[in-house]
Amino acid sequence: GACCSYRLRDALHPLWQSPLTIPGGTRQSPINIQWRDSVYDPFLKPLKISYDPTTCLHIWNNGYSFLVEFDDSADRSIIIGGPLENQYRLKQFHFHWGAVNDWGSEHTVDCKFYPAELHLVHWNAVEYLSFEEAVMEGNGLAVIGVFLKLGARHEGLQTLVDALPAVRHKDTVIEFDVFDPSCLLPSCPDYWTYAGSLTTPPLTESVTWIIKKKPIEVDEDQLEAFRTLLFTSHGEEERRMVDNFRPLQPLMDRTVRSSFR
Ligand SMILES: NS(=O)(=O)c1c(F)c(F)c(S(=O)(=O)CCO)c(N[C@H]2CCc3ccccc32)c1F
Ligand SMILES: [Zn+2]
Repeated sequence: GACCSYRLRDALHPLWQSPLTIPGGTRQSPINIQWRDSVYDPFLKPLKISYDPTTCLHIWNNGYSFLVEFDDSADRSIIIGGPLENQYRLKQFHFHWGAVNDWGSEHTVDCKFYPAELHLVHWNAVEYLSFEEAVMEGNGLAVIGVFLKLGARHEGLQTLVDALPAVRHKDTVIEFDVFDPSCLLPSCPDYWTYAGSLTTPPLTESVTWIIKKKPIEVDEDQLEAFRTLLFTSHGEEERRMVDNFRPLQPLMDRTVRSSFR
């Protein structure tokens, strides 16, 4: 591939305890986005995002990442438009990050890693009855990816960071009842989009990825706070939760489209 070898891609990757690409997988994620190979699609609509902050439920550490989960029992926090044929409901958001600032994101742009990446996971509640059902369908999920870069302190993120000590160990959870994830989105509407997969088990090829072109800025202390989390439960030997990103997967027969020239 352009910037990465896939020699190891069929090896078992320690973190995800499963083959890096599911046998016969043709649309696995994450990928490198080669800017000059992306194709502007004038028919892509603007992405419309409307989140109800009171649908926020809790933050928990599930041993992969820390995630903020939402009440998805009605169409209260949804996205529509962009590359999507239907309306999708917000289920949760989580992050991926590195042990150091040189890497941590799942997707790369022209082979450049960002120190972290935010994923807002949505499911197609128009065609499917549950998230679990949608996870198995080609158009079941839509994940918005936002790169985090080192810079100014992010005030909206700080409310999340302040809660992290309470979910330091795997399987700890705290109530988090009002949060508007829109504050974590860059103001620039530009994005890339491609057909891909979950990057954690079950790795199903059910995700329409929408990757924002512009990163948001967070400061060093905020990234360091992510790195104080643990993969391990209370009483286990502590292992710091870092480098929780999947290796790059081959593009195969896919085109990345851009919403911008
Ligand atoms: N990078 S990603 O967007 O592919 C992605 C993750 F990276 C990730 F870590 C998780 S998870 O919930 O923390 C772990 C469960 O697989 C999910 N959660 C999804 C995947 C499967 C599943 C099942 C129930 C609820 C949420 C999820 C996820 F969609
Ligand atoms: Zn993710």
